[in-house]
Amino acid sequence: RRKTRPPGPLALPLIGHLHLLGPKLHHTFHQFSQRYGPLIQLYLGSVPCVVASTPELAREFLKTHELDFSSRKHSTAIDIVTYDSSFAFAPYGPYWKFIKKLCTYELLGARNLSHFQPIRALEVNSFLRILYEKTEQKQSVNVTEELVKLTSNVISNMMLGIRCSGTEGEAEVARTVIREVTQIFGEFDVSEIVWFCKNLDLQGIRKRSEDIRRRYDALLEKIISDRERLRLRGGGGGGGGEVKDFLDMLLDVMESEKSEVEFTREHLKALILDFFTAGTDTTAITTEWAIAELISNPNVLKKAQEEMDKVIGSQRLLQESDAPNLPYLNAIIKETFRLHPPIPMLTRKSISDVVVNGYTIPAKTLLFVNLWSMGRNPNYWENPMEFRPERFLEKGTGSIDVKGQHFELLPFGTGRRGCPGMLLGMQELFSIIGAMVQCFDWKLPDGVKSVDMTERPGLTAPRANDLVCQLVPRIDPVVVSGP
Ligand code: HEM
Repeated sequence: RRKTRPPGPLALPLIGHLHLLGPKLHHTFHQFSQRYGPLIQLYLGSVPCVVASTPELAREFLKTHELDFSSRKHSTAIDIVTYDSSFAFAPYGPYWKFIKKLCTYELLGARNLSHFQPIRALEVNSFLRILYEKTEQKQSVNVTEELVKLTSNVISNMMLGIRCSGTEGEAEVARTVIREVTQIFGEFDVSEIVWFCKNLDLQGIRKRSEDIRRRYDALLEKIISDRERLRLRGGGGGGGGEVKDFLDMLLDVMESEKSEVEFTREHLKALILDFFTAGTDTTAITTEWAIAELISNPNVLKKAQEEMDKVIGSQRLLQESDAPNLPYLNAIIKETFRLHPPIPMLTRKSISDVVVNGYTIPAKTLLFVNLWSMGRNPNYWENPMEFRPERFLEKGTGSIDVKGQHFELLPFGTGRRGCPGMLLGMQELFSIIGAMVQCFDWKLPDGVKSVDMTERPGLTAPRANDLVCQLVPRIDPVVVSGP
């Protein structure tokens, strides 16, 4: 008989499979795929979904049918908070193409990122100094808190020329708003998926989104107006002399009469929000998981430190340019992505009917590619639950690639809609994790026996509880005194 739809559990009328879903969607989908196979179909209320959980299927959906799955799901929260002008949620069309080009060749391109290298180095230095101070005072360090501050400082400094002052600074307010944004984007809005609830705001999502947008808008309007006044007086931003920050570059685009597409003030605010939401948590979460794994696997930490001592020594701090000479550190980052992808599922939406593996997948179906499940599949990874970076140094194992060559490891997605911040993300991960490994030995506080590896539900997959550690310096803090 002709197969029409992929297999899946039995759906109930109106709510579909909502009653079967746990708080961590990627865990539930992983269990379903073990029972029903690597390609399953589900209904979230009345919304049809497919879940793919193997590299072959990822290739099929994201490469063979790339353009069919080049759209993203919208929600009331996304539309309200992002002024309905987001790049990350824009349909694949002229506006998306214009911003993609701007990201690739200017904002997040290699040349621009190298201009900002001193800013990133300064931020890593001040982060390390905080860790040293706490260690001298014999205090435990809340690594989670410090990492979130560090990664949002990097982004807010590169984009807006502002950083956390530690009190109620603009960057601090931005950080609080961004946290609320990522949380609300990750919530299931019943009003959207159960058709007869369509006009109700059952969970107060609309109201909360409007409140977030009001606060974000007030903050950004102030920053933009301050900058516009400065520009009128002939100045600019960037915190680094001649280097323009993102805000200046985007204001140039907004004011340009030659721009290929309309780029409004709302587009500008939405793009900054996109970068904040996509570029801070992801890096902080990955670093935190890497450190948690290193504490749980002291032999891996020791090997990474040996590599560091041999290649860099103890008289200077590791720099981003050392990356090609530290293969084991790079393998640790990949192994962390395999077991703990910060975005556990790639989410796309189809714009036309397609046939995959003989099944008909109709237009407007939501696609989830379960990266979290793929990294745990014993058919592709030997002893998948073991944290063993060596697997990436052995011949024939996967590498990270957004250009659609390898599909085993896709922490940044793939193809046209793959992450435009991959280069920046990798540079940050390398220098932050590297410096943490080089400068300190990592231990749990007295009395704590093992690292809690529980995940928190949401759009991203962070650790459920803050990582609190005791640190023992390995190199003289003078080395970290800053550029
Ligand atoms: C460890 C760091 C990061 C990880 C793991 C990560 C991961 C991802 C993933 C999985 C996607 C979806 C890709 C797809 O659907 O195929 C994505 C999209 C995106 N990321 Fe990242 N990201 C990181 C850092 C960044 C940074 C630093 C920025 C910018 C400052 C950024 C900006 C974006 C944007 C704008 C999109 C939407 C692209 C589009 O829809 O066309 N990301 N990222």
